[in-house]
Amino acid sequence: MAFQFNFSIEENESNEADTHDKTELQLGSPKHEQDSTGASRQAADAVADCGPRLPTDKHQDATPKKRFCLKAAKEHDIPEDVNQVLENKVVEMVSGLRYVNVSVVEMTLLGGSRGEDIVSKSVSSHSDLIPGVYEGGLKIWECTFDLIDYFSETEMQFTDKTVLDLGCGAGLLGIVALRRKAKVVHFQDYNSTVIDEITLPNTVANCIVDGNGTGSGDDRKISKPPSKRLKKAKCLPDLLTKCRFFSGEWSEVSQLLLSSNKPFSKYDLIFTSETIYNPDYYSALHDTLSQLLDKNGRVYLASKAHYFGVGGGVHLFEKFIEEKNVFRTNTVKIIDKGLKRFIIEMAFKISS
Ligand SMILES: C[S@@+](CC[C@H](N)C(=O)[O-])C[C@H]1O[C@@H](n2cnc3c(N)ncnc32)[C@H](O)[C@@H]1O
Repeated sequence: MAFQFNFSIEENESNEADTHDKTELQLGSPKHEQDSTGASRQAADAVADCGPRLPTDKHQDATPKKRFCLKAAKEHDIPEDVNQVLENKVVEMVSGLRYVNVSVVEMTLLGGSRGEDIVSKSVSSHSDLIPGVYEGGLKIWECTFDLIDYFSETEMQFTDKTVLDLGCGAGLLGIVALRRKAKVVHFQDYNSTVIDEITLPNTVANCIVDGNGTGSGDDRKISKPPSKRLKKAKCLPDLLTKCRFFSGEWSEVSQLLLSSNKPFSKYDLIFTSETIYNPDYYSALHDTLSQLLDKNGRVYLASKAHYFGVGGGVHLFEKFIEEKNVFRTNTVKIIDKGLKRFIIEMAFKISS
């Protein structure tokens, strides 16, 4: 049984759903398998909700024409009463981290069509990915767990690092960094609904002090969902004040960060999982990484070898990066189970 914050909480050992399969979805799975026409049709559908064509749209003169939203960037405030973001949420555990049950969130969102309406759009298009409309952030994707495993295997150091979880979805990568003493952690997702309904609640859930004083946000494994009813969830201010949350298209978010009045220092570490499925986004992704990464920083990118239907994948992305001649790439891990998965480290070719 799962539990709800601010509501009745009962002990149940089966909460420890430490299997990666639980909420995982793959673009290569049947649900995602579309032919390229299908993918283009989805992109074309997205136009109805979109503004201008991307200036760099290489399909400008091709048929069918593809246009994508430049979804405006927005910073999401953390509510003063953090209990608010966990209302009506069911919290479970995966890889020692708390996360909100996505099905419950989806049901809630379906109940009232507001905001981006991504759940009903996703349901009616039978897809977990609608280019330019919904980019898949509600679910936790497989490569997120590859990166979490990689952090442990390599004993990656986060202390005093500035970190960006780019295309964060559930935000688990940023949350691990936060709990391992990163100085600053920023989260970005394309969809504001994902930030409000999934990323922020997950972050709060992992900062929360339960009735036993555990789950205190240090590097110890977080406790299972607490056995006692939470009278009042308190968030550790020092942890949450390290976080900022952004939604919007990559180049827009990058611009917002760089032009904001708030102090901003480039990131030591950028994590990005399952974000290279669509070659149409490579240019924006590349430019965002090059604008936001510190000159001595590292990007850790996790991806499947290939994304059927959408066309992107590791080799195409590496070729793109090579042609741009800004970053060097190094494959640091290959997970050779079924469709191969990769972890790639990127750094500027010229650093200090
Ligand atoms: C397949 S989801 C992966 C989510 C998460 N990283 C994971 O592994 O579970 C891809 C993510 O990339 C982000 N994304 C994809 N294309 C984007 C774009 N053009 N601009 C901004 N974000 C984008 C979306 O926010 C989305 O959450």
